[in-house]
Amino acid sequence: MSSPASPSAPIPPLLLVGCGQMGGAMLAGWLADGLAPSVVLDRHRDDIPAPHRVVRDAADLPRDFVPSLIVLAAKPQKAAEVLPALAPFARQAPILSVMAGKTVGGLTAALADAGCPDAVVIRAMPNTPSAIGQGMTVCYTPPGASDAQRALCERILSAIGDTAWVTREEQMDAVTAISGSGPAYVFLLAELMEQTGTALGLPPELARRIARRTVSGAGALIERTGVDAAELRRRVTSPGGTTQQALSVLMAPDAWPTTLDRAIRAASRRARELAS
Ligand SMILES: NC(=O)c1ccc[n+]([C@@H]2O[C@H](COP(=O)([O-])OP(=O)(O)OC[C@H]3O[C@@H](n4cnc5c(N)ncnc54)[C@H](OP(=O)(O)O)[C@@H]3O)[C@@H](O)[C@H]2O)c1
Ligand code: PRO
Repeated sequence: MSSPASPSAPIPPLLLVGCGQMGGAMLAGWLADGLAPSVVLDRHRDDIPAPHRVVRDAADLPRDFVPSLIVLAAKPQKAAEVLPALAPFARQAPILSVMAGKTVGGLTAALADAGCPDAVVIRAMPNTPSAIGQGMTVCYTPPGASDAQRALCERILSAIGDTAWVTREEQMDAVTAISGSGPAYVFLLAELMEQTGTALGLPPELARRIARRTVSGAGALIERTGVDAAELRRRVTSPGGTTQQALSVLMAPDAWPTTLDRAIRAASRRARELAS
């Protein structure tokens, strides 16, 4: 299921836990879309504009603040450290975890241990283009979450891009490996095209510009036309021409088809490992 972004009402107040690469990207998107006064927990940020508040330490979270949703965007390895401080808030609001791998069961068990046995945890896997409203976020709602809680997550996440929902939690590992990590694969492509352009004798600035513009232009074309990627590729590939030569290298069975498959499977396996 997908939805258009940006209804006009302000985004309800959030408690954002972790405002690094991903939390910061989401926050940038929410600020651009109109965010009700919210609280951010991050020890490195002091640039969040009023009326939002930043606290550096979980012990300083304002007890009088009632968020509509707690967005958990700390590293998975930091979950055990931060969850106990969130238990009082989790009695009042659902948690939306964007942590790779961490399961609903594991997070609710940790919150129960911290004194909040009724916490509702929903999972989401966003990506960094959320910073400019171009994110892709895939969510999983466990049976214990209500329709209203799911609608709240949809409202908040559709403000920063496209959304979709999976019905089985284990599907989140594949999502993480494709859309969560995926921007890095595309950025690597831009890096490598720039490097080879320079190696072939182009001025470095020109190589950088044409590599970046090619990636962004191809992304915009796929988005705006809705045409299948394979068809768009064929439209570039003149029989007997230059692209065909390049693709005969890239599409050899032991080249990109195998390499990308192995890479995505490795990322998905790592997501599973991060559960514990
Ligand atoms: N990066 C992505 O593209 C991406 C995409 C999808 C999902 N995710 C998920 O998003 C989560 C965050 O990833 P990230 O790349 O944004 O990590 P990050 O850049 O390290 O951001 C996390 C931030 O939270 C801070 N923090 C964590 N616990 C804290 C605490 N108890 N008190 C104060 N500050 C605290 C961290 O500070 P310290 O470093 O000092 O702890 C850091 O600034 C991860 O679970 C990841 O799986 C990331
Ligand atoms: N960044 C996180 C990681 O690399 C999760 C998806 C993108 O683990």
